[in-house]
Amino acid sequence: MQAPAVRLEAVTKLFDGRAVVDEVSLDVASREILSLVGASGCGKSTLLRLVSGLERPDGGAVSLAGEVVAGPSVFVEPERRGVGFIFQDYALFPHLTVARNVRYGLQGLSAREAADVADDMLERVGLKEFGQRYPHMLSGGEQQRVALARALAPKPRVLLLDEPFSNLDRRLGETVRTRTLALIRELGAAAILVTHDPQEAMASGDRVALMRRGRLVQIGRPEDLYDRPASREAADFFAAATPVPGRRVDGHIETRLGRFRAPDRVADGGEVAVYLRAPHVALTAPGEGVEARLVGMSFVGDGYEFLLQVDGLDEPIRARSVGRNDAKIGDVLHICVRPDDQLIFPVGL
Ligand SMILES: Nc1ncnc2c1ncn2[C@@H]1O[C@H](COP(=O)(O)OP(=O)(O)OP(=O)(O)O)[C@@H](O)[C@H]1O
Repeated sequence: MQAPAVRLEAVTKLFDGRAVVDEVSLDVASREILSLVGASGCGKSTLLRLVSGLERPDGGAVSLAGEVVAGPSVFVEPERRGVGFIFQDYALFPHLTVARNVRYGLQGLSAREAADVADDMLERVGLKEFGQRYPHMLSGGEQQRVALARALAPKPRVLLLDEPFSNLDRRLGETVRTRTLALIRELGAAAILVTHDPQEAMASGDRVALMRRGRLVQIGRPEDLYDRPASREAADFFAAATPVPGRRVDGHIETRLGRFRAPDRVADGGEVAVYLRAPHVALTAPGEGVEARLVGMSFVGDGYEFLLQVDGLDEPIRARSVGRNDAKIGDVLHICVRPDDQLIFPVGL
């Protein structure tokens, strides 16, 4: 069986005695794109730097394609790891032309070969005509594509991307992201994409790894993390959710918003939080469901997102409607919640 492109085994990194990366173990398969996601400061960039060799681990081991590159008695320098890196600020050399930036990592090739590879990469990222320009003569999106061409030109086994789209506006970022991922797949590299944005993580990765305070808390397909988050924090991270208190009574969960199917791991009498997400909440006709006062309303193009306060609950519930709606803040609407598929977590765990 082929060795994983990247393997981390109990990798730990300390700064000032604090574990910023705390015994993280994971594999990235060959040609796999893994999104690494988590709140600011949870250790994502440090983990990427450990893979690239910009940081040395204090414990554990890093292997690339089956070769240990960092471990108790091994340390392979970054430039010998066959790893490409794209930073948030692109880190292009301002005094070099675009073509020379892309040729930077191709020192082993003849001038002719390097020029051919650079031309090919610039064509692939749609910047064929830009070789003689300098980075300051390019837009942010174009600079990002030069950084991509530069990182991919040496044909790295693994590409590491640290928030590469966050300096671009949303629409451009999405376009550049789609192209970038397509090119990575075309060239057959494995990739780790760091982002703090759950939507980007889920849209980009074959799998998603969620970090929290230096630890890996969950890894799986985007659908797994979204549908079956392992914790309340994970549930809330991937889609804003409102906790609704409940209790298991006679085999089901009773809440202010109705009954839900009880998870096996909760005993009768056990307290739970039902994590409600907007798509699970529907507006209903007066007389049905539960009364809820409209306390917030934002237009989202194809419809609205509502914030609805239900008597007896601490936090307002989110709901969505499609189409136009003339409801006003203060109106009393009616909601019901799908009885199945709810995210239910025991309280106190
Ligand atoms: N060289 C360093 N010396 C001391 N502390 C550091 C160093 N580099 C990072 N840290 C700390 O380690 C923690 C994790 O930082 P890291 O940059 O890996 O987080 P991150 O998840 O990438 O955050 P962000 O999304 O904000 O970039 C932070 O608390 C940071 O302050």
